[in-house]
Amino acid sequence: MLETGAIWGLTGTTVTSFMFFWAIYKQYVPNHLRAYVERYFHKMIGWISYYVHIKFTEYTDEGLKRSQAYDSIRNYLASKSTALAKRLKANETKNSKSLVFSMDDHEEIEDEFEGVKVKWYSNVKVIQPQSNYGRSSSEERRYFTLSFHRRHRGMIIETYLDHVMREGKAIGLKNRERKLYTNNSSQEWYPWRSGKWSNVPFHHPATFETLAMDPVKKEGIKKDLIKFSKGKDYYKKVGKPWKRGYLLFGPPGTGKSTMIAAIANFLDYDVYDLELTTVKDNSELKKLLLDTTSKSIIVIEDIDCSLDLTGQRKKKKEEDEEEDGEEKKEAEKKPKVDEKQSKVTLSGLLNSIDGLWSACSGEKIIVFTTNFVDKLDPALIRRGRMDNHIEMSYCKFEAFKVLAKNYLEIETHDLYGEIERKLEETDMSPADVAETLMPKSDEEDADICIKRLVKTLEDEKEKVRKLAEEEEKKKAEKEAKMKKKAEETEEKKNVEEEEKKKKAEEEENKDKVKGKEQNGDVSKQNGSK
Ligand SMILES: Nc1ncnc2c1ncn2[C@@H]1O[C@H](COP(=O)(O)OP(=O)(O)OP(=O)(O)O)[C@@H](O)[C@H]1O
Ligand SMILES: [Mg+2]
Repeated sequence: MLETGAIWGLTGTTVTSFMFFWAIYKQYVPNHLRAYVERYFHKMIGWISYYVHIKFTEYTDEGLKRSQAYDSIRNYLASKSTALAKRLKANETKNSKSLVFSMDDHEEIEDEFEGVKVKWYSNVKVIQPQSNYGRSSSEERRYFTLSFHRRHRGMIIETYLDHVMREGKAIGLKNRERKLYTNNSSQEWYPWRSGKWSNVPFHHPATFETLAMDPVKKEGIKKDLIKFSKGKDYYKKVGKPWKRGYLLFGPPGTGKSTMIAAIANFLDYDVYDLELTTVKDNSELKKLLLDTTSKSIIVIEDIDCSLDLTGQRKKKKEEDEEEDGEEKKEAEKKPKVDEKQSKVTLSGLLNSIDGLWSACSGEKIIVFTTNFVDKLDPALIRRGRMDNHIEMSYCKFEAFKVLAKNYLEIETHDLYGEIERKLEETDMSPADVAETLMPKSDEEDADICIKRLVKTLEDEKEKVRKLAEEEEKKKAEKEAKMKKKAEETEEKKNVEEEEKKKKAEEEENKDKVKGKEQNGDVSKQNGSK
């Protein structure tokens, strides 16, 4: 079939004559002759036309693989055609979060780049393969044709197409439905089963606006992320892979996982949630990490309890066991569970992260979370691996204000002053504050919820006071016990010493008596002589 773009550049009269001949051609020229006619027609057009035409097909030459260039062009043209084309096609694409509009078949639009005008045509070719059973099933093959004047050939090929591909790819990434990936065990790593990662659409609603934390710190993190996401050229200039590691640490319920979701939403990234305990060994870990896409966050939650990662901790454990014989016996019964589950080691993890950094192109973020930052090996969290260490802390007043706005839609209340004071005196996680603030029925309004928080904070403070009192009491009892024990020991020691002394005196007296008796015997013997 002749391409629509191929006739662009001919005059109006030529087009009318062409249409006439085209109708005759379709009616009288048999199919097997058309290939020859078309080949010569194209040659002829090439001689008389000043225009160059480039064709971009939907599928690559190898067969069924979709062409990435075609998709990028479609995205790029979709952004233009929603404003310019008269006929649009609305698609509900599998990996897209909303309806995608694109140019309809046989539609054309004009684009301008650096003062040069080009035309894009969307074409469709119907192929009718004859099946063995005489039935035919037609197949549609789509392609775009780009037409431009031949004097712009260099600029179009070197600059314009690069611009179209880049823009189209960015639009595709923005429109795509983001995914939450979780790793499969290696038994499932077959293409006809689940592959290395399973995924579900990622729809976590957390954003930096709803994240309760110190606003200065929050702003700092946002700036860091923006700088990172725009830093492609900078990273290249300084010779560093375009990656960033974040360590989120803090007590349970302080928003570490929520922060990860907020980062993913902020940057429009996919999330790979890596469960280390199901990874068999170091080489499996490496393969998993290398099978992640760019513009993604790789998350390892609770890194301290995922695996026995630190040699230090192992040593410490052994020391503890030596101290306590009973604990040792207990530990002997339990331990090897981790070893059985996974053979991933600290050095394996470090190598995999470093390998990931050097092997993959495109931006990537890796996040570790932990409740106990002191337990982690310094090598794992050193800058360069975990560049930004973020502490998520208990809920203070600024964080509370965000939660109150999220959960109750209020910005102030008479009790805010009291709450501020109480939050300074009590360690309560944002998760607990959020739960207390949440209305539990339609009858509960903001006032009830705020008062409940004040009461909970008072209860919490009282609980902590009682706990401290009990601790103090226990400590005093323990000290008194130890004092008593020390006194008893001292007394026992004194008694023993006293007894020893007495015994020694008795011995001495006995010796004296014995000596006297012996002296008496000697003088008696001398007298008898
Ligand atoms: N800083 C926060 N801002 C907003 N909501 C929060 C915050 N912290 C906790 N929450 C709320 O509490 C719930 C639990 O928080 P999250 O799972 O993020 O805590 P975490 O620090 O990851 O805890 P863990 O250490 O146990 O994994 C969240 O679903 C969220 O609703
Ligand atoms: Mg968490």
